[in-house]
Amino acid sequence: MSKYTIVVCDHIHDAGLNILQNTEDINYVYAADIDKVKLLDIIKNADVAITRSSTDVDEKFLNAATNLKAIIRAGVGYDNVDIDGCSKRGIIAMNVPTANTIAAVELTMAHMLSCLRKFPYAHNQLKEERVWKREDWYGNELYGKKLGVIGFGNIGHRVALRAKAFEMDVITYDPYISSTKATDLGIKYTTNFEDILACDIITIHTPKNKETIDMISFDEIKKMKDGVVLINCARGGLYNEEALVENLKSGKIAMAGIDVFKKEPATSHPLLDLPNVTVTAHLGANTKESQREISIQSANNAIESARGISYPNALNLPIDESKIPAFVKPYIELTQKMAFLLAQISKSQIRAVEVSAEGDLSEYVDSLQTFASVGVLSVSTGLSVNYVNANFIANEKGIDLSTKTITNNSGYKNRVTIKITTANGVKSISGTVFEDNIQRVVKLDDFVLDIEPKGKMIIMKNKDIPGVVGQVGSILAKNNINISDFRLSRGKNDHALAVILIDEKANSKVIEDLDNLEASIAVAYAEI
Ligand SMILES: NC(=O)c1ccc[n+]([C@@H]2O[C@H](COP(=O)([O-])OP(=O)(O)OC[C@H]3O[C@@H](n4cnc5c(N)ncnc54)[C@H](O)[C@@H]3O)[C@@H](O)[C@H]2O)c1
Ligand SMILES: O=C(O)CC[C@@H](O)C(=O)O
Repeated sequence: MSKYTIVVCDHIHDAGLNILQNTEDINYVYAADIDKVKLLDIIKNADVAITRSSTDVDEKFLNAATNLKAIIRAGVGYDNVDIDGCSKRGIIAMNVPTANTIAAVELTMAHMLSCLRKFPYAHNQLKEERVWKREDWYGNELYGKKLGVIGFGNIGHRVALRAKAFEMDVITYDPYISSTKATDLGIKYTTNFEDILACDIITIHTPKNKETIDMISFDEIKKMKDGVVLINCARGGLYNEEALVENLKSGKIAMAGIDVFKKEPATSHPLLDLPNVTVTAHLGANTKESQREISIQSANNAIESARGISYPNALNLPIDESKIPAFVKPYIELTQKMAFLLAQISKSQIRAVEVSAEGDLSEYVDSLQTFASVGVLSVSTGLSVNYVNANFIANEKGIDLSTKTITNNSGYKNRVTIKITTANGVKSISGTVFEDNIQRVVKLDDFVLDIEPKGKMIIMKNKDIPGVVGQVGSILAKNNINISDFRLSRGKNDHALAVILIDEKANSKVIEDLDNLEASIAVAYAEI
């Protein structure tokens, strides 16, 4: 039995490792304790990799992982995964988005409480120094304080709810949600970031990206209350670390609770030297409950994706399959096949691909376009192209991709047309799907047809003069090629198009012989 190789690059809970170990068609490699340079050697055999925040899925990693089809980020944040790099290589990237939510929420609350009561310092004084000095530890209460929550997703909204249980006055800033998501939970909502800066305590729960890096920096801190408390259990760098250090030193920021650092591991970070910071070593996800669940989900998702069955929580699929209605699915298949056919008979470097759709199908023209790219590129790029990387590869090759929706004028309920532009001109193909998934090519250039896009075929454009069918038949017979179907279509200017379905492959000599016939205008062989 051939086996899929799944490489586990970081520590995950035994529950998931056991699943991998006990799955017959999985060859599982545990590489969590291996030096990251050596990992590059191991990763080359991986069909699927499981990583956490300790492994950067960067250019080096991806260049080494030549066999990789999918990567599972065993957690939420995928800022250390080069998603575009994965897409270019046709690798599907997935995360495990909710299994550690509660763990991160509770650590955030712990940091908040810890900051207000200076818990680690009080603890250390008694435990390490054996000093009983209660007057040193007058803290503050969460009760009645104004909490600003930046990012109201899985973690942010649960932090807000727990803060309400502490009778805090909670307000959130998240421009990507509808205000009612917050207000329905009794949380104030603002689109004015200044409202957040006016809070007593601020906690951030956004992803790390171009927009959120340094979201709180010197200017923002200047506008905050003296003695503000800042919490970051999301990602290092969302709060500018230099601004944090300077303002913690001056006391403008009274306390900061920090679980995450811009560069990890952070064992000699200036924040660690300050007396008004509570720190943890990126432990937001580190509960046994969460790690067990993440590990199980990661293992199952890795197995499913290795087998090509499903890609749960995929981050870089251009199409959300769950949103594609059943009637569109055969059109996706038809589009890919027709694009593949058209690219084969275009016989020249492709400059542009335009996909147009009519009828209800027009709503899904972008998805069809992705599959047209797959079809077109499969001719020149081979098997390495799939719907994750097709548009990237097309862009890299300088192919102009576009879509059009057209008002229904062909008489078909739904129809898809692909137009390819090459140095030799423009070629187009149209198709429709009849009931019971009967896929048909209904037009090729100006010729009306009715052919199933399947099998080996010769496509011949010729002058519409007597004797052509016989001449074609005798050339094919001479070469032992059996004709299974012969379709003729008459076009303008006394031209005709013959689509000849054949049982055996026609080699270039046969095509040349056909092309040498007096009536011939153009001949091409294609196979679907
Ligand atoms: N410390 C840890 O171990 C740990 C554990 C889990 C998650 N995390 C991190 O916590 C963060 C939140 O995770 P989540 O599961 O809640 O993610 P999520 O995707 O459910 O929520 C993120 C929210 O941020 C909002 N957002 C995006 N850009 C924003 C912006 N510019 N301003 C305001 N809001 C914005 C989004 O609309 C979304 O509602 C992520 O960075 C994740 O990586 C850390
Ligand atoms: O354990 C980890 O890899 C950290 C996970 C956490 O930061 C996340 O984003 O899910």
